[in-house]
Amino acid sequence: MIDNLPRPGSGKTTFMQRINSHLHSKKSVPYVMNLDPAVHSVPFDSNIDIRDSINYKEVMRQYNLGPNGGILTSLNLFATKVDQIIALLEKRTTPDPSKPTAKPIEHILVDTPGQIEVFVWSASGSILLETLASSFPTVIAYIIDTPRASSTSTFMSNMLYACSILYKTKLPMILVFNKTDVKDAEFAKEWMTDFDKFQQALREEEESGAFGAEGAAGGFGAGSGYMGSLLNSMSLMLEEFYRHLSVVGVSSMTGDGVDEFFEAVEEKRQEFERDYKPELERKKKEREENKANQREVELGKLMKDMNVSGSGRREGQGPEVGPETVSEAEDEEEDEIIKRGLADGEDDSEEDYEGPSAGNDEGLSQRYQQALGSQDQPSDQDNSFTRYLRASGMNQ
Ligand SMILES: Nc1nc2c(ncn2[C@@H]2O[C@H](COP(=O)(O)OP(=O)(O)OP(=O)(O)O)[C@@H](O)[C@H]2O)c(=O)[nH]1
Repeated sequence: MIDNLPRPGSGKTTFMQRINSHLHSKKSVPYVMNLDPAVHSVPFDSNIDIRDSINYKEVMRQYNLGPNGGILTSLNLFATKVDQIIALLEKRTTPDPSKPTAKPIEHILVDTPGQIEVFVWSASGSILLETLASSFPTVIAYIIDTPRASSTSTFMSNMLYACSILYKTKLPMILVFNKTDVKDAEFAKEWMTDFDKFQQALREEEESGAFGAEGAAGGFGAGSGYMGSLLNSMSLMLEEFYRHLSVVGVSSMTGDGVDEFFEAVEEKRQEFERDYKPELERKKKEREENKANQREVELGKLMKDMNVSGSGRREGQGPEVGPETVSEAEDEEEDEIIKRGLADGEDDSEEDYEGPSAGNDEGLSQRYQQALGSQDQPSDQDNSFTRYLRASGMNQ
């Protein structure tokens, strides 16, 4: 399983499209999951798409949330279905004796929300990642916009970000330096392996006053001396972190480096089996033993998350705030045609939805309870899950 974690504009969609078509050309058709509820359109098909069962705009409207709160709540609702999703994935990745010619899936590609902070630091993100990783070897691909990481400070901010994700997810990670057709990634590999080279680049930028910017534009804190010594000590601190990473240069545009990326995936898969799996299996066992308690714990985490993310909530307002962070929020017209709410087991029409009242924690809590509780129901009563089945062709 490859989880695609990028910074906005780094080329995540193009990269996904590239590795997807690469696997198709190798006759190893991947299983694709989209976890970004706010993405407008993607240029490839997903087998499971969060947007099939959860209407992000409707979530924002019903619970008076801003864009980030809407993404978080959509992910929370989706996370309540994680056991069913795992069952589905396990079925697709295991040989089926009744269909000896059908090839089981070898790769699962997971596309995460563009706002990676929301995914990585949320309870639902952790639940989804942990559960997926306790069932399949999982590798994180962190996509970096190479031309935009070519100054020492933008490079370092990318490294710190990746470092925080590595320590939060505790999963093997590949740094994908994308757009190598525009800027070669050799400089980054050198900076990660040779401290003197990074020092030299720092000195050169210091002399030209170019901190914080690509080229020589001069960024915030340029020439203060403080930045230089800060970056210096950070690069020393990060040496240990660099040792845990695989680094590849890729051009999603031309396909250059994609073979190396899959070699790194294989390397990390082996690392996963060796170093990560025992701990994850222990967690999985614990999870199964405590299944009853687990739901309460997860509900608690999801609710806590909503309180923490209170800044994303607004009183008595519609969903039209902050479109600069979620491109889909700009599309006002679509509001008019939203008919399918987020209710599981309910009719698609908004009027028929008898969910909790908008914008209160109690309502949301009830909604999560319902969603979590519905895992006890036979799956044919769960319309949202039926949509996954439909989308993935598994119910035929
Ligand atoms: N030259 C070059 N351009 C690329 C490459 N990969 C992506 N791009 C361009 O970078 C821009 C952003 O690419 P996307 O794939 O939309 O990036 P994203 O990370 O999904 O962007 P958001 O949707 O804003 O999060 C587009 O104009 C792409 O054509 C590459 O390898 N080389």
